[in-house]
Amino acid sequence: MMKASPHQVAGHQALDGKLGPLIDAAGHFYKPLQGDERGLKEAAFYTAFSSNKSIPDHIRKFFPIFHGTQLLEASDGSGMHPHLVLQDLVSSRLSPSIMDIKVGSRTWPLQAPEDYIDKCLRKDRESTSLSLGFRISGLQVYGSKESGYWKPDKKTIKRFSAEDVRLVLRKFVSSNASADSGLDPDCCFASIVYGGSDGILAQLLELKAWFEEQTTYHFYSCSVLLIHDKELVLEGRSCGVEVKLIDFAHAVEGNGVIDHNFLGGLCSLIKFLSEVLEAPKCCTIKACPQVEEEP
Ligand SMILES: Nc1ncnc2c1ncn2[C@@H]1O[C@H](COP(=O)(O)OP(=O)(O)OP(=O)(O)O)[C@@H](O)[C@H]1O
Ligand SMILES: O=P(O)(O)O[C@@H]1[C@H](O)[C@H](O)[C@@H](OP(=O)(O)O)[C@H](OP(=O)(O)O)[C@H]1O
Repeated sequence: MMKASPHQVAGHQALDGKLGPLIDAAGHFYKPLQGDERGLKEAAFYTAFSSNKSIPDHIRKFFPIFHGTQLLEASDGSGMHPHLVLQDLVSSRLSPSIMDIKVGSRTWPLQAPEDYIDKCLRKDRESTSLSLGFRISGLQVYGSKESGYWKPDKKTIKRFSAEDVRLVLRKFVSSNASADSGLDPDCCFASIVYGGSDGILAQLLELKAWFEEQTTYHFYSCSVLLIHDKELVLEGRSCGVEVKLIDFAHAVEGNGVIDHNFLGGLCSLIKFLSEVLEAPKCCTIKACPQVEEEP
């Protein structure tokens, strides 16, 4: 049975009779091809990328597995519609905390139509894209069985200032993040989620090294998805920290030129996450790895 993903944090959603992605129980994420050229472009990107032998495995792992396209009953009731069949990146999670970060100060390719550029430029200026080189497009942070998820609405996220972004990056790895929490985020999980040899920073640095060299693709309006599962940490298991790249409707050929736009945004994000890691912590919860580290 197909249904909307309960863990989708941004983008077009299959709600209220609208066209949006669906998931199945076998771990697939079906993204409908958007009716204009965006859908075809994204399908073309996945097709080319999947068969590009020059992509090293340690970089390919950052992309969802692509299983081709498939005609499916669309979520808006409009009948059969082509969908990208992707690996569902969160289907194996218990209670995932997820953040979608659109990377790059510019979200449009040079060859885009003028009205599209105007629309994007306005959004880039009104958000932190221009000032920080990235913007948060959506997020959910798991609190506990009792409090559930903190999942701010689209309107709130759109208004995020640079200071809000700093705070949210702290809340993402805190045990006390919730809608009404006026508490200073404890950053309890920062060392295990952002730090360490398998943490988000290490993974972003691996991606950065590739972007310093690769000149095949330019990823406009593409997002990094940061995922972790703190329920697992509290159970003393590895918290499944993952970085993935998604949304390639505006990926274009790099023609031998470094993707400075994406690379710049990535460096800025790395800097912001490093700052969270370096800041003093105030965690007191028992199962927290940080507390165990203390003498
Ligand atoms: N492969 C995937 N597995 C699980 N969740 C996914 C996957 N791809 C996307 N998502 C979820 O769907 C959201 C939107 O994805 P995506 O950006 O690809 O859609 P979109 O409609 O093109 O977005 P936008 O309108 O912002 O460009 C993401 O924030 C994420 O929560
Ligand atoms: O950030 P928001 O406000 O959710 O706005 C959406 C976001 O900018 C998407 O990136 C864009 O899709 P593209 O990047 O593919 O253009 C979409 O365009 P759309 O509404 O024309 O689909 C917007 O609605």
